[in-house]
Amino acid sequence: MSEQQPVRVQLALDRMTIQEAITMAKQVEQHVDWIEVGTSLIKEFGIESVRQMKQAFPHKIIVADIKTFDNAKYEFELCFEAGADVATVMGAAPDATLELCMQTARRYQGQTMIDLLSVSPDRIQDLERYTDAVLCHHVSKDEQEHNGQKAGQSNRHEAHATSNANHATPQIAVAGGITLTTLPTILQQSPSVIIVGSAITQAAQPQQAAQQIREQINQFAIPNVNPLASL
Ligand SMILES: O=C([C@H](O)CO)[C@H](O)[C@H](O)COP(=O)(O)O
Repeated sequence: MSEQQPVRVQLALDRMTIQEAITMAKQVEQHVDWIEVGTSLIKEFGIESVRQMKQAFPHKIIVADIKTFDNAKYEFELCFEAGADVATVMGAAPDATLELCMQTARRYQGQTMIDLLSVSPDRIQDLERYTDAVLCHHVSKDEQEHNGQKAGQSNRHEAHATSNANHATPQIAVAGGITLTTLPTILQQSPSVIIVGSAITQAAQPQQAAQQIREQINQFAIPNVNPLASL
């Protein structure tokens, strides 16, 4: 891993109310860089969840995990108008959707995170042309609950991370059941963003859990002191 590369912690907030999400984020904000308004919040409470999160945390990067699959311009405009800094699209979506997400994000000086759920290795290589995007290797909630899978159990993004060392590549994010135990393996694979939900939000002491995750990451990389500067 390059020692220059900051590793950001993205707090994923799912399956709670907007107010619970804001309260949780306030507890742990000093240990996280990016705050994700989870898909479940957007589905349950709408784009208002993104708006309220940005109002509560104007200086944090807010990720709207909208998981767009179609209607890209409309959905991404909703996210960025509500204050999101990053919005997500599924990598399995048609190229037209990906293009429109990238264009819309750039127009708002925002960033696109491409979720690689159910995306083939060939398609991942194809998506690497979006060098200003973040590619998110994701073990889904259902794969976790139904198959017992967790991020970091395979090296499926390692080849990607190392094979393009000589030219610009997208940043890499990793998500899906990440815990303190699985973190060391994941960190060896050079991610830029570590996405953690349940290991913090379901912990008996979320603040302590977030601090431990941050401390373990700090052993591998220089901490990101100004997350806004990374956009
Ligand atoms: O995107 C997510 C998932 O699809 C919805 O729960 C989560 O943000 C992501 O999986 C991180 O959450 P944990 O798996 O609970 O760490």
